Order: sequence, then structure tokens, then C-alpha cells
Amino acid sequence: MIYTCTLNPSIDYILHLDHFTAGGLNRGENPHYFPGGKGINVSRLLKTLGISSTALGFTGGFTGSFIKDALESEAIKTDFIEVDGTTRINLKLKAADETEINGPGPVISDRNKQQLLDQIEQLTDHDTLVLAGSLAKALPDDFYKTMVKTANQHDVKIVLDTSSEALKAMIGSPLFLVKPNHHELAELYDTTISSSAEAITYGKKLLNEGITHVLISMGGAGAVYLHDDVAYTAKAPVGDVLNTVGAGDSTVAGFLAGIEQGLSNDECFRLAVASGSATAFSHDLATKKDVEALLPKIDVVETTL
Ligand SMILES: Nc1ncnc2c1ncn2[C@@H]1O[C@H](COP(=O)(O)OP(=O)(O)O)[C@@H](O)[C@H]1O
Ligand SMILES: O=P(O)(O)OC[C@H]1O[C@](O)(COP(=O)(O)O)[C@@H](O)[C@@H]1O
Repeated sequence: MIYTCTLNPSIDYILHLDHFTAGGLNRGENPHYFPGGKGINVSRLLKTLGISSTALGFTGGFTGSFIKDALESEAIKTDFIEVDGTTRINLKLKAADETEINGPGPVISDRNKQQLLDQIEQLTDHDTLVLAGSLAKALPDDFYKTMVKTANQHDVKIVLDTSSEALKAMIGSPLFLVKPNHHELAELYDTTISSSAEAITYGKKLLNEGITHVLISMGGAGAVYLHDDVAYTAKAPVGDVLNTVGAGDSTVAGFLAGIEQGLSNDECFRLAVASGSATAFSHDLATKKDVEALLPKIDVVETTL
């Protein structure tokens, strides 16, 4: 079973505007409310691709109830821990540019932390645990590391999609898959990355840290994937970009769906890129039909490292 863990879920509140004026009154149109947070998006896209998972993490208040109800209505299993406080609402403004304002989320008590670790204790070597998104307030930077130590005792496969200090703290841990975007990877190595060749250079460093699959998304430029001594590169297909929120999470879900279906590494990567781009071309996350329509348009180029 795949378990996704979103320590800091959100309602993603998406508003469209012709022009966005900072410091002025703006009136938005065409609002959408989606259950969000990186692990939750992974669970939603996996479900779309026919793979079941259980969504773990912390939820609270009316916003937490919205998320649970929304996932249940999509027949996604949840086992969230109820916390005091209110799950955040992340504002995504779509004007000429995309502006995102992500809230801090509620404080997590020591009791809540222990409840989550107790859940992880129950996982087995048949399970995959996706750790995705920012750490909730009051959680130490190395909280993912604590979770991974617990999961490792049961040989659980770990997938990581996070950024900044939380990502830095995880380097050196045994990970099955990491999916930074090129900005997050650049920040990790205090550099800039603006080409696939540079992404491969820094991706190799992650492979050398013992990570089995390294997937680097590069927004509209596509993605790079490294495994053993091979690097795979794919350009993103061209399309009408409607909402890139959740594109990276869809990339993770596409790759994992490929693994679950027993596809070869390059096919898993193609499914990852098709899933990410299909979501970028959708208001909500992509549908299976959207993903399948893009698959033949993804060319994967292989080079030996
Ligand atoms: N403008 C775009 N055009 C086509 N595909 C896109 C675009 N932006 C993102 N994608 C797709 O989504 C994937 C993930 O996007 P990215 O922005 O790198 O992730 P994250 O959301 O984690 O920052 C990309 O690898 C690509 O497949
Ligand atoms: O936990 P963070 O880093 O604040 O990110 C949360 C946000 O990321 C998302 O999961 C989208 O992530 P991606 O665009 O990277 O796929 C949103 O649903 C959510 O608002």
C-alpha cells in the first residue's frame, strides 16, 4: 500500500484576475477550492491513475473537515490526526503571473507527533511512504528524519518531495525517490541550475548520497531522471497552461503509478512527465484521459553517466 503523508495540508483557493495590483483592491473571478498539500495531491492523482493509497497527516478545524470530505468523496482512504487549530488556506492568484501565498498551518503538539510516529510503526516492507510538502509549525527541521528512522525499521520505501531545510536535513537518509524541482536542488547545493546538463550534474550528487531514483522537475522545460548509471531527459509538451499548482505532485504520482504497474524506468519517467504536464494544462489535477493523451508526446533521451 502507498501511504502519503501531508504534515501541512491546505485548501488551495484559486482565483483568476485580469491584473493583480499589489497594495490595491483586486476582485477575482472563477474561484476554485481544492483539497491541497503535496501528499494529498499525490493521493488524488494516484487515484485518478487507478492506484489506491491512504492519506496521512494532520488536519484541524472547518478546513480540515473540507479536506477529509473532499477526499472521501473521491473514494480516497484517509487516516488524518485531528489537531487543535485550523488547517491553512493557500491562496493562488492567476493573473499574468502566478502568485502563491501559502499559510503557516496549525501548531502540532508533541502528542500529535507521537500519534503520527505510532502510525508509521505499523507500516511494513510492502509499503511506500510519500513524505511531501513543508513541515507544519513547531515541527523541527529534522522531523522527516525521525519519521524515516521509524519507517526504516520496517523496511518501508521512502519517497521525499520537500524543500529548504527539511530537504537538507534528509540528505544521507536511505531514500527510494526524491523529486526536487530545479530551484530546490539548486538551493540545496547553493548554486543555480538553468539547463538539463546542470540538473544532471547536481542530480548525480544525490545519487551518490545513496538515493535510488532522482527525479528533477524543471517546470515548462520538462524533467531529468537519474537511476544507476543512466540519466533520462524529457522536454515538457507544449500546451495551454491553466494551473501549475500540483504539477510537481502529479509528477511524483505518475512515477509511482508506473512503479506500481511494473513499468520500466523510462516508462515510469514518461508517465511522470505526462502527469505533471497534464496537470499544468488543467484547472484541477489532471484526469487519466488527459495523462494518456500526452504520453505519446513525451520523448525520453537516455545518456550514460
Ligand atoms: N509550463 C509548463 N508546460 C508544460 N509542462 C509543465 C509546465 N510547468 C510544469 N509542467 C510539468 O509539471 C512538471 C512539474 O513542474 P515543476 O514546476 O517543476 O514542479 P513543482 O510544482 O514541484 O515546482 C514538469 O516536469 C512538467 O512536466
Ligand atoms: O507544503 P508547501 O511547500 O507549503 O506546499 C503546499 C502547496 O503545494 C501544493 O501541494 C502544490 O505543490 P506543487 O505545485 O509543487 O506540486 C499545493 O497544493 C499546496 O498549496
